[in-house]
Amino acid sequence: MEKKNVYQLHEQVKCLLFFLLNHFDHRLLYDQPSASVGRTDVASVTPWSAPIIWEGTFDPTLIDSIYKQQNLTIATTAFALGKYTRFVKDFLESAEEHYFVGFRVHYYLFTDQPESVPEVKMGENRSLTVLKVQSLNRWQDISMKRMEKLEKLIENELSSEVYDYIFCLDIDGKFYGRWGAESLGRLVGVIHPWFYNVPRNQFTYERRPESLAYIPAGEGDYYYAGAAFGGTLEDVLHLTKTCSKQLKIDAANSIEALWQEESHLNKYFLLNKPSKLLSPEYMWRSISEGAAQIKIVRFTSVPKNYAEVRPNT
Ligand SMILES: CC(=O)N[C@H]1[C@@H](OP(=O)(O)OP(=O)(O)OC[C@H]2O[C@@H](n3ccc(=O)[nH]c3=O)[C@H](O)[C@@H]2O)O[C@H](CO)[C@H](O)[C@@H]1O
Ligand SMILES: [Mn+2]
Repeated sequence: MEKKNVYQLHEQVKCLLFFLLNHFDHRLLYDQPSASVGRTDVASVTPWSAPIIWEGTFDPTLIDSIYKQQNLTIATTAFALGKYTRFVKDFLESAEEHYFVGFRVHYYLFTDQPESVPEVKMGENRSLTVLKVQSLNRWQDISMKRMEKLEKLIENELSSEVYDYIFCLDIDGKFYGRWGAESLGRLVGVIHPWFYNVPRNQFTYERRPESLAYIPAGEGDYYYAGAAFGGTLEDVLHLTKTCSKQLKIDAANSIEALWQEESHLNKYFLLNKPSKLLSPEYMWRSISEGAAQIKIVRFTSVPKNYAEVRPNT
């Protein structure tokens, strides 16, 4: 007991010392990185040597000090059509609290009801553009159509002189913990919260060879969530352009992949390996659920009654 108190005191004094030195001196102090000790309960690197970001694999203060010098601007997109406008307030308010705090962020919100978008107080260097889109009456079409809308947005509206990175997120989500510069990379995918420790023959990839999203049994790396992806404008433009084209070819052949654009995204990431992966901390199941490997929930789905909130079943 006494030993623990001494340890806690030591940690507190160290934190205070780091804080004071970081603020009043121009040195940056942080714990010594270890080349031999790290998380042992999860993989923090892929077989193609891309990092997988979990709590405990990065130092937030160090990460911020590196990326803040780059004066970055992050575009962030979300869609809210039909009854999904109800998720906008919590999404934006919680993002203002946890998402790229201290960085320039510009949200692009696509909606069929611009008048319903609530007034949300934004921090310094943070802003919102609302874009009107046509209503659609199948949730599958809403979900899939995002790829084309994103492709056009990046191609026609977003200049890479203004934006360094973009993230494309589901609106029915809420932030509970830091989502920051540790997530930045050329091409970024998020490991789906239901499949991070499942054999790949159980992944819900598209299994019909007639679809361009087809991934045969015995292939595939991870199962990625359709609800969040990102990277540089150039890479995300290529991703959205490719997926949107494949979705159109599938539609012309009267086939809709099992999980729509998520299936095509998984095919894309199989052929174009992400340069960074985010653990399911970045797209968790729900705030009331836990798992041994999840030490922090950063962003999570908001529970919803599918039958009530979607326009069709
Ligand atoms: C965790 C995860 O990866 N979830 C995926 C999954 O279920 P989800 O249950 O997460 O799908 P969802 O119902 O949230 O739909 C995806 C997104 O489409 C938008 N939307 C949908 C319906 C609607 O009436 N209005 C509207 O605006 C909204 O931005 C929503 O966040 O499957 C979807 C369809 O394939 C997407 O791939 C999701 O990303
Ligand atoms: Mn969702």
